[in-house]
Amino acid sequence: MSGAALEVEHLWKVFGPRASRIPGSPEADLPRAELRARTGCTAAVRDVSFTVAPGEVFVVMGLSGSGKSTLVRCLTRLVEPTAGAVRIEGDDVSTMTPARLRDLRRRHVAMVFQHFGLLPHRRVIDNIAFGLEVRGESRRDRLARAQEVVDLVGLTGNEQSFPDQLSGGMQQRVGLGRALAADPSLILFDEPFSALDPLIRRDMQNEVVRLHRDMGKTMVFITHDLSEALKLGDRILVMRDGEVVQVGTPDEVVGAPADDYVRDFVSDVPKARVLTLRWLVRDPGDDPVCDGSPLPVQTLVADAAHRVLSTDLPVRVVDGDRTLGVVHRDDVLALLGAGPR
Ligand SMILES: Nc1ncnc2c1ncn2[C@@H]1O[C@H](COP(=O)(O)OP(=O)(O)OP(=O)(O)O)[C@@H](O)[C@H]1O
Repeated sequence: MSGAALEVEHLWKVFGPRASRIPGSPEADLPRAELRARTGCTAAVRDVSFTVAPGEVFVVMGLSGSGKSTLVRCLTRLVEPTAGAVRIEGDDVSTMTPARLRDLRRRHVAMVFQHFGLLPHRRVIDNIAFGLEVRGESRRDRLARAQEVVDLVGLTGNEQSFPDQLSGGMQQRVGLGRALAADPSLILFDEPFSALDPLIRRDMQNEVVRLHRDMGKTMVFITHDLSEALKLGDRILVMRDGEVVQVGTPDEVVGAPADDYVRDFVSDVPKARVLTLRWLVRDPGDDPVCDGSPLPVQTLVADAAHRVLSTDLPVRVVDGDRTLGVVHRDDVLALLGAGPR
């Protein structure tokens, strides 16, 4: 397929002796523990395929050990895949020479890690400029670019500080700034905010939302935190034991979980704040319909509640000019009662 920012096809990463014999073999289908017992190998990533569109925020979510970090490291071959293909803007990463791969990591793909990976003896401005230095840009150009990014990520006034003089949240802003300085087309985030306390974490999530809105970069974001996934993701891939369990928009994952694992994950979500009227719309049948203004189908149930609950009649739901059906007050009430509000 052309036009995708990232395509991953039948990707495998198996750790252990003679790992390459596992993909495609009968053992490949064994549960992880059994595979390990029989072959000494761990299949961290098993036959994973997905496509990310330009400008999309694609979240990979799963419990600890589900293979998220290994998957994201395979994308630029920080971990060498065992089988399968990765293409970034159409370029096949699997067959790149070491020189092309270096260029890919310096110019096109940036990574933000949980442990910021900052250089402790360098000031903030030089940490942000570091990637530009590595790729040979002049001191003047890289400092000018770094200063732009300092302002963008909210570090103005801290340019001359050293990393250990900053809080965790501020250090992660430096990590974010370093990633943005190179003006990459793809940014990979590996649990970047997991070590931050909840309020700072929320600030940083908002920061990513803002940066994405302003810059429109394609992002792949790894997290084990569902609320983070729902907040940031245009789509979410749920992983378990190295495999893809579900790929969908936040409201698809919450509204139609693929199995009990996903259902468990989303059980505490305030559904009315994630699901749109699409999930409640029904055939109007012969019911009389409330004749006030109709509701657009994209409305969140929580936002539609006041209007729907203010009448005993079903309310019409539309997609543009087209009537899709009606929403009943009982369905809204049931959803408001499902999970914390
Ligand atoms: N270098 C390695 N050698 C052997 N096994 C590994 C290696 N790296 C990861 N694994 C195994 O692969 C599986 C997936 O690990 P991975 O770190 O990718 O999961 P994760 O979802 O990112 O978890 P976490 O959030 O805890 O990092 C685990 O069972 C892990 O033990």
